[in-house]
Amino acid sequence: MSALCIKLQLKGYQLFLHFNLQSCPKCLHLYSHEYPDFVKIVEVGPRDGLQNEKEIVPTGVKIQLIDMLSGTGLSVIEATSFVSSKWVPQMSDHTEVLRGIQRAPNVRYPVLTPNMQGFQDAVAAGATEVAVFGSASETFSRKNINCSVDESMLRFKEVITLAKGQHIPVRGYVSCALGCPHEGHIDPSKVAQVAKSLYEMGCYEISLGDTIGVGTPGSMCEMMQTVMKEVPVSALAVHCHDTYGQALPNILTALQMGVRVVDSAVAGLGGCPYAQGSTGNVSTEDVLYMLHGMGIETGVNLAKVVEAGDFICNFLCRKTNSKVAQASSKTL
Ligand SMILES: CC(C)(COP(=O)([O-])OP(=O)([O-])OC[C@H]1O[C@@H](n2cnc3c(N)ncnc32)[C@H](O)[C@@H]1OP(=O)([O-])[O-])[C@@H](O)C(=O)NCCC(=O)NCCSC(=O)C[C@@](C)(O)CC(=O)[O-]
Repeated sequence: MSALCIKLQLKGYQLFLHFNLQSCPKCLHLYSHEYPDFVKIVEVGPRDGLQNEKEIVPTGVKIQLIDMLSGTGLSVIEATSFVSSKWVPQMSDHTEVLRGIQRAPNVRYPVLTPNMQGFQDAVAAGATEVAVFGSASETFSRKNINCSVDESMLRFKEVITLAKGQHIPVRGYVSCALGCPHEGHIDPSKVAQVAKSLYEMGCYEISLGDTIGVGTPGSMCEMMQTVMKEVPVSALAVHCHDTYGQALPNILTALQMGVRVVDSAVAGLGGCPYAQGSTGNVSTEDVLYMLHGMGIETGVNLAKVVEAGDFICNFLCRKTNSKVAQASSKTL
């Protein structure tokens, strides 16, 4: 980080102009930054967190988890996905989950919809917001949704057009934004191209997914710089998995570049069933601890998220992945 100070001298008066400049750790480009006052958290635990669980989690447990999260101050909780139950059996109770939760007034509950069938089923189950999920990697697209990137864009266009007609907001994901389990390095221009297509089709927000958690602040910065040339940063979110322990520094880098929306999962649950080796999402607890410690508001009560994390970890008989939850259980 560097600061630039310009001294102007005018008729005996001195004027100092200070600029905070952040340099990209990889390419050393300079850009100005100011941390935001508020960051929106998109809680993806009930969907991204649970979709990879081998043992089927009972519908009642999923509903209880979402209801607990609804009482934490979170404004967006991704509830489930309307995908094929042959592909992701864990999400086959999508309709029961969506119908069973107690919807809190200020909380939105988006669901994943890969195609028209998913969209129609979701709307019939009461979804009022959906998300389409594309990829910057051709191979990942085929393995995850059984079609090429171009084919997926045609499917999403249909979904988005129908959704617009029904005033249903659509979020878009770009997976493999910082690397692919099959292709390795992904060119940032490919990420930008997919993000731009989704944005132009009408997605109100594009979440850039480090699906396998291989990114670093350097690659995050490089990718963000390329994507920000095509999509306004106000419409971008980051979705970081923590496989290499880089999620928090990557999120911080994105915040410094102007991102104001962060996806995370309670207790750091998660992983994509079609991205072998990917571990959990960054935990909501750790993101909240970092943001609140920086004086950034989220509107979310950390202690209540820890409780929700305890609940689901007790059910799964598993230790939480959240460092903050682990530390707070020792200090209580
Ligand atoms: C997209 C499909 C459905 C294509 O699957 P397909 O087999 O190519 O579909 P199809 O159109 O050929 O149809 C075959 C059968 O699937 C049915 N079908 C067709 N569509 C649906 C649907 N929506 N819901 C339920 N059933 C469906 C359809 O009715 C038919 O049934 P049959 O006649 O054989 O009985 C499949 O590949 C699929 O479900 N994939 C989902 C994979 C998934 O959920 N992955 C995890 C989410 S992505 C992720 O985690 C990454 C993210 C978002 O978190 C960000 C990041 O970290 O990067």
